[in-house]
Amino acid sequence: MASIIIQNAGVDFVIYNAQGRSLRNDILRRVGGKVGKGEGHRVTVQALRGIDLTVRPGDRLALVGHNGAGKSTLLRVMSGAYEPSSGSATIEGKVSSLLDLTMGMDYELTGRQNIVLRGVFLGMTFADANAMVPEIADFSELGAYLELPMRTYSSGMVLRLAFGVSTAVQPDIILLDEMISAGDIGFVEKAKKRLDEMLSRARILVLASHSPATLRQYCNRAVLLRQGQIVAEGPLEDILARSSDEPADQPAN
Ligand SMILES: Nc1ncnc2c1ncn2[C@@H]1O[C@H](COP(=O)(O)OP(=O)(O)OP(=O)(O)O)[C@@H](O)[C@H]1O
Repeated sequence: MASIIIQNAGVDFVIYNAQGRSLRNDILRRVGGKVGKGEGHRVTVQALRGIDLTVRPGDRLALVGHNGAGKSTLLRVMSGAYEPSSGSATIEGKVSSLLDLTMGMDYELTGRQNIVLRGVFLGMTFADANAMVPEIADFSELGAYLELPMRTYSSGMVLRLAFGVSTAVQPDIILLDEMISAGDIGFVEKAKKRLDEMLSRARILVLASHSPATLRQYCNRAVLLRQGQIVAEGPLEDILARSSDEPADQPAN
């Protein structure tokens, strides 16, 4: 059973070196989250506040909102990368977070070693992780580079390897933001097909994007975030219509 249940969750970031008045004022002007004074007059950014959200199998959920509204932070709560500062997040099912493809990869290791490393991080045995190598090597078209350290790769090669590794295992829940576009991978059709297959087999998809076209392609439901809060939730088209009327974020304090 795959599910995401978030109850009254908040995420605060404490900014330790923002004591100076001018920097504080600068932050106030720029962020979409809510800025306040923490303990000892530290500046805190409330990236998320009072989030209540349940995501069930079959949901293809879009996260919509202006820059700084809290979409990436919410995805990171769902991935387990961020623990809510208040409230709770309960995630059931195997999660694949395609938010930072190269996370955990080591540039001093070879492509082959990085594939195995990621597999072991995912909880596989060495034998199972080694078994993934041929398919990922074939997909990423690294050829002889597979045996060279990743620091010798071009940025496109790094991305192809990271994408190949990140999409090698089918998860129950996929978390995605628009950082990944098949165009960046360099072989558009092949990458898109691989990603689409993985997305269609997942029980839950959560996608943050500013592109209505992308959201329409993949999502059936949406939440609209504003300054760290969910301000609307419902069918995708309703939320897209609502979001187009959204005022640009005003700094709050
Ligand atoms: N590591 C961090 N430290 C301090 N503040 C942060 C951090 N990460 C995010 N924030 C703040 O939290 C708020 C929400 O940011 P978040 O990245 O979740 O927004 P977003 O909706 O994904 O924006 P975008 O569409 O620009 O990617 C913003 O005010 C941002 O400045």
